[in-house]
Amino acid sequence: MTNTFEASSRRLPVIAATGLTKTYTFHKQQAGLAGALRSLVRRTYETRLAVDEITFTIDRGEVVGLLGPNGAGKTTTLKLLSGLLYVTSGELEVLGFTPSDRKHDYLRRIALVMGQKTMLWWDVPAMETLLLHKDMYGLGAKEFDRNVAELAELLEVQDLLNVQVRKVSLGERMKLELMAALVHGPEILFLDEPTIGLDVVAKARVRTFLAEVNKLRGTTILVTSHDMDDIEALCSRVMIIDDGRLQYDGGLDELVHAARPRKLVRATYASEVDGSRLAAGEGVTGVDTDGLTITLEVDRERAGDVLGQLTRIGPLVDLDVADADIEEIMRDLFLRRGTLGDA
Ligand SMILES: Nc1ncnc2c1ncn2[C@@H]1O[C@H](COP(=O)(O)OP(=O)(O)OP(=O)(O)O)[C@@H](O)[C@H]1O
Repeated sequence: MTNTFEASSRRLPVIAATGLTKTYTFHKQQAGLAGALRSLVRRTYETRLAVDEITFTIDRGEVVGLLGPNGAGKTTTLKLLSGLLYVTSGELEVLGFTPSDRKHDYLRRIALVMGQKTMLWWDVPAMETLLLHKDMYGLGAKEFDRNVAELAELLEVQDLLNVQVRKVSLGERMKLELMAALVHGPEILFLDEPTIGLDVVAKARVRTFLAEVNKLRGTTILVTSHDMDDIEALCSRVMIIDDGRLQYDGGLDELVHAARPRKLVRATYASEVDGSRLAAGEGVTGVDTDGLTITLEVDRERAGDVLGQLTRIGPLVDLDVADADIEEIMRDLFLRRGTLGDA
């Protein structure tokens, strides 16, 4: 890619939200024919607070994961940022624009990809949508051809560009969606569940591609996903929202360390060992052994000492040391709703 990212342009906030709030007001339809008729005469409205005074900034070139349980307000936040929805209250500035003004100059610099929705025309090849985007965004022929060639190569979709979209697989379609979203060279990419429904190979391909786009173009990425592998692969920072409120904003590592300050250790031996020789002591829990393997959890500070002991008590063939599973941490955090701030 030619639009090489300059490291010096980092640490510039491109997104700034202060007290960002979105309340949906919707018409509540009553059930049944009688209810529908009553609704015609007397409409009742309900409101739902979907995003509740969230404040954050995102710097140019960051890749940030937006996490939270179903209905937490993630998609609403992305829609506010991309200007699909008006802000109810609070302030929001993206690249110096008010997103909901939907100015052409703004739309030219962002892209929104929703894993559940398609922006490609179903009955024609993806190239037709790309050509439409060329006109919509006023791309010159050279820039368009170069971007198409670069993206097609990175995504390995050269052979798919002229195939009717309805005839490609889900994974192939997602690659083409990403291509359509990026052909105009946006500076910010909003992604809502970009790997939903894809198989493991396609997921990995999409993740690698996004990491490459971020690295090569310096594209700022805000991504929601329920797949923690996406988040681990792409994001060093995560924002967790629950019930519309921002409950955590910080490093993924810090979150893991704070939530589960322990290492999970699994030692496998070539022949049977006596697990009772392990002087586990303070900071070590869950010691379990079947003779050939020993598993345990250990505080970070004691990890060195315990690993040393494990290597001495028998002929070691494998030693696996891991942080707690992020998936598990998220499940625990969401179950302990409202206490994320303590993590
Ligand atoms: N158009 C709408 N009208 C009324 N309420 C809405 C609308 N869209 C979303 N909501 C409500 O706003 C809240 C936040 O929804 P949102 O789609 O932003 O959540 P989410 O975190 O993206 O969830 P998921 O992980 O399930 O996609 C939910 O309670 C949802 O029911």
